[in-house]
Amino acid sequence: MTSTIKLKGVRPYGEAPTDLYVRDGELVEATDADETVDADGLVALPGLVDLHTHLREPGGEEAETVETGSAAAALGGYTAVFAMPNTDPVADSPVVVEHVWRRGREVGLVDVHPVGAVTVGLEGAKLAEMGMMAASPAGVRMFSDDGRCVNDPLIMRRALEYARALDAVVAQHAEDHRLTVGAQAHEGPVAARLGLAGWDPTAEESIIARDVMLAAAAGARLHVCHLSTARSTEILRWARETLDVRVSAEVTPHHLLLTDTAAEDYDPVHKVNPPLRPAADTEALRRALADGTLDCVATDHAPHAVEAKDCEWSAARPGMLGLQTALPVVVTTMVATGLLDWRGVARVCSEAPARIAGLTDQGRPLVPGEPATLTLVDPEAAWTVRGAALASRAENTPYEGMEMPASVVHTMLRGRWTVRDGKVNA
Ligand SMILES: NC(=O)N[C@@H](CC(=O)O)C(=O)O
Ligand SMILES: [Zn+2]
Ligand SMILES: [Zn+2]
Repeated sequence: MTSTIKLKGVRPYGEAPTDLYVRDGELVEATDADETVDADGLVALPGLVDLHTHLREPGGEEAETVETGSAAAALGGYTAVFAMPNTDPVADSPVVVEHVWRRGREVGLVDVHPVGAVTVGLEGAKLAEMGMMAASPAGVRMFSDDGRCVNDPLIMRRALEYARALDAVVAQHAEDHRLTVGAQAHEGPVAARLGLAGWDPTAEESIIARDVMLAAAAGARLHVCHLSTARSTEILRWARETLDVRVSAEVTPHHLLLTDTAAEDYDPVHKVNPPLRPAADTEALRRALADGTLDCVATDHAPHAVEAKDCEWSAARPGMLGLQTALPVVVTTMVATGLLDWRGVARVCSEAPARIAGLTDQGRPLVPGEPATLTLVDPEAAWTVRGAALASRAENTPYEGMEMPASVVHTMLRGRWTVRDGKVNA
């Protein structure tokens, strides 16, 4: 027996209230419903898509697993995530990507798409079996050495050429490692005052400038991970205008909200790669996201076990949790500031990432005939972040004790509730 669910009083994209009907995994025209969910005032968005998640499986299960990370994703309003390959073993072969993909299907809370490594072991020397990973059941279409940069320009050129043949995208962690040896925090007055070794922003900007030229020459698609400076956005604009290159870029919630002064407490929870930047960059990133220079928001959700964070700054691992706080941070930085409306949020958190990754069943319009893959958000329900209460196994949130302005209430994946009333529906 198929049943019909009526979502009563929802506001699609924050617009006028209406009712949505769900049957057989799809949105359907108005009809008799077997169940009515009172969704008065909730904003309906297509399920969010995260192009940049670290699920830590295999090998880092003390920090996160596909299961705990999927729960965090669903609670954050996500219906698809891309799992970065810097695991142990590295996801540089069909065996590992298939494992991650299968675990995602078994857990069933969110579509887990493994990202394949560009080079064997993320060592930057020899291309990984990109074609085999693309041909595996995991159907890998995004490749990245994230955590490391594909620093060698010839390797990057070859990777782009292969990716083009596979209709895949190379997601670059833009950091010239020669410029960041021992670097701890954005190079500037704050790091100087705190005595933290400076991190030259040119390390990011020079790689982006190089890569757009390589991608243009190869006719390949490039995606820039966690872009973090004003000048990087200017390089993107220049590249699109003059090179006619197919390049996309993401910004993280933490680079939209937090600045380099967060390091003043010497709490390594604020240590991240790329580092938090001065307020002028943060503001430029917000404007670039609003005007479309930056395509999308990606969390760079980076769980770390206590030992990796509860130590002195220089010994701590970089990275912070993001899946359950991303949407509220976007509301704080982009909606409350008038830079984006909810249509814009749907664009940068769902539609654009789905398009970049080539997903055809995510980021779809909320109309009959489309998949019932969506999230319902209470724009008025504030909550306070507690790392210990998040679904992730790790607790390294930089937002501890901070009040967030909006709450994800329900999430649905192809007609099935993955989150009901703020709780995971296993
Ligand atoms: N962003 C981070 O600071 N850390 C990421 C790696 C990465 O995204 O480069 C991680 O895997 O922990
Ligand atoms: Zn990275
Ligand atoms: Zn990352």
